Amino acid sequence: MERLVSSWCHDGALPQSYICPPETRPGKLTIPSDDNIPVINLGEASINRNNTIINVLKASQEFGCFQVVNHGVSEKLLNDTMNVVAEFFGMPMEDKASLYSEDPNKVCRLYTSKTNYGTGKYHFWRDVLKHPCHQLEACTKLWPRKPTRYRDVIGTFSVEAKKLGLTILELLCEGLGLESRYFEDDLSGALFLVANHYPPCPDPSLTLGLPKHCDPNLITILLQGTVHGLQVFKDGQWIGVQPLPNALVVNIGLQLRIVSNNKLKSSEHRVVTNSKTTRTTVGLFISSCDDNIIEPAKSLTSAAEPPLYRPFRYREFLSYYYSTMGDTELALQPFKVSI
Ligand SMILES: O=C(O)CCC(=O)C(=O)O
Ligand SMILES: [Fe+2]
Repeated sequence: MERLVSSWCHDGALPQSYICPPETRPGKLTIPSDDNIPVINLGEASINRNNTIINVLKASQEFGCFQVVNHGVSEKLLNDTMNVVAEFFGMPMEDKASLYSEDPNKVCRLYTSKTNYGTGKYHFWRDVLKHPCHQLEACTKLWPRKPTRYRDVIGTFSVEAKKLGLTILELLCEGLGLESRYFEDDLSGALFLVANHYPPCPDPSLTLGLPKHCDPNLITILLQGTVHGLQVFKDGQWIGVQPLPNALVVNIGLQLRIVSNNKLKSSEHRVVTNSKTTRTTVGLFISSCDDNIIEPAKSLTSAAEPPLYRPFRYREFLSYYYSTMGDTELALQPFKVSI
């Protein structure tokens, strides 16, 4: 529990074990968060669906990341979600102690840095609460009891964000030429909430909230709030994802890259810290069920475009992914077909 950044970060200095190696340090560079990351108005889908499909497809092919506005998740629910998560992290340590665990297999867990604090060479400036959201009735019992409206608000957010995820997947299916319900059921059957808390950091140039990675799952819907921090790596450069009012960030995960046979890209992203403001973000990770088979969709492959990956169980991929410390190509290697 005393490892949580929020429990000791007021001391003022950046411990040596949080200093990233020179090649991954963000440095002093102020990275422009410009208009590069596409912003898609999903409300237009009801007027000109084809145009929305083209925009979503293009953003997923070029960036693997985009923002959506007019997405149907209400402003009130976004605010409630952000507030209840910020309230959770703001509670006294004794109210959170029962959730803290260094066991990655604990179902609902409060931890720090990345998946496994103990084995990392150095640590990341992040505390995180993670829990499943599929089979809501059974799993809400494991979620935090406090704040008292946590279960209610996060339950609703998980349902609404999943709906949005499926809507985006449907648009992508239509754009790719896949049956529009391709990802419903088992391929999107697992849901995880990841609530990130990045306290103000004494030296943002030396450390990261999260190192460069692709999300391993199908698609991620992220509420990033009003504080800068998320950056996407594109064409050898980091691009800041501008916080926009009521927008949600969408990341294409590796599972979707694989099923699309590399027609879609997974964004490589990282999180930088800042010295002034606490940053809170809430991600809903839509994933395949663990035992499900993942493989390139048959209708997207042909003799001319053979499958680039072999079929495998999602569970097998996940455990390998976590052992590769964010190196995407290494994580995909055993699943690629050698041509
Ligand atoms: O907090 C953020 O902005 C992004 C978090 C993220 O990339 C993740 O949890 O995988
Ligand atoms: Fe991520």
